[in-house]
Amino acid sequence: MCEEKHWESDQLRRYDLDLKQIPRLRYNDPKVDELIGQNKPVVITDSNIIKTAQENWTPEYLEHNLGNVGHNVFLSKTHKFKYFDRTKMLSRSNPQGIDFVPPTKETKLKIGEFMKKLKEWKPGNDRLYLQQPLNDTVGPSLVRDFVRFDWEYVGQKQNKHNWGPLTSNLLLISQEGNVTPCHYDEQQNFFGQVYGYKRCILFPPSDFECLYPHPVHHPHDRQSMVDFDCPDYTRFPKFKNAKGFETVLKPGDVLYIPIYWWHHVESLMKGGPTISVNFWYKGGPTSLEYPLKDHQKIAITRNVEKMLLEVLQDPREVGPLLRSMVMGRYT
Ligand SMILES: O=C(O)C(=O)C[C@H](CCCc1ccccc1)C(=O)O
Ligand SMILES: [Zn+2]
Repeated sequence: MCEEKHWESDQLRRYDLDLKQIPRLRYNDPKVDELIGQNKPVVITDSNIIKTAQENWTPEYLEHNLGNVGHNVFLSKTHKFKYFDRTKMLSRSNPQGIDFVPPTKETKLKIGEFMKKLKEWKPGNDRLYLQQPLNDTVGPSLVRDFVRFDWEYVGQKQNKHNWGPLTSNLLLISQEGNVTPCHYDEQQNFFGQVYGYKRCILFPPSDFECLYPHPVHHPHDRQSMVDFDCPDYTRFPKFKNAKGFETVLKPGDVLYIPIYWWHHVESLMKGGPTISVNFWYKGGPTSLEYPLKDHQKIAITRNVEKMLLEVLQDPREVGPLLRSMVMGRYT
């Protein structure tokens, strides 16, 4: 049936990418398990996974029920909130980390302060993004909604596909137009869209060579070096070959983001604040069966970079050593 659309294409940011659609399937469609089993993304529709949140969690409801504690809020001078690992900034053995300029600041705000800043926001002000793991600091009504997620459904998927344990649920309250730039996580992810509309662009792990991740020891480990708003095709020529998939999530949708899949997430421009909650699971045990899967090769390259840093100590020696090992021999 034709679904009414609550957004216009001019609310999406424009990128130089040709993107296919991520399939949208009803929760009880057997093809959902087929795709999850193949580590391929799928939008799960009409489920009860986050139904209680979809029914209750408006910005106003959260303002009254998120408790009176400070929550993690990122501030950015631009629309981009590029994640960085603080622990990779300080270490003396990491010269690259020392002159690293963090693109965002982190602060603690009570939900009322956060919502007030959102309402009073003017161009030129820092943009805001609340990112808070759901835990016992949230109020009792949120806990009640949370315990009434369809845990049977997600647990059934976790077991059937041999995922590891649930590690966390991140509550995300984003200002309209915010972007989380392209990165991958080392966890399986059920990404639930609760309120407002979010566009997700995904690339398979095999696009590793087209998305140029920062070195493993860099604070922006796991993030793409390519600025999607202004790609530098001289430094990143293969970016043109990236073959991506996209979807616009509406409230109630749950997007399966497979482990190691690249994803860029944006809250629609002029769409008001958005609310999401994700479910991060450790990856399952991977037996080394040949041919190796793409994501296993990524894991191996990460281990090589870590071992080399461990033994060389200075990250500036890792590149030259790898180059001397490969040039003229494996090229
Ligand atoms: O659920 C996911 O994996 C996403 O990327 C969702 C993303 C925010 C995630 C922020 C983040 C990125 C990297 C490390 C830790 C936290 C969004 O919705 O904007
Ligand atoms: Zn992510």
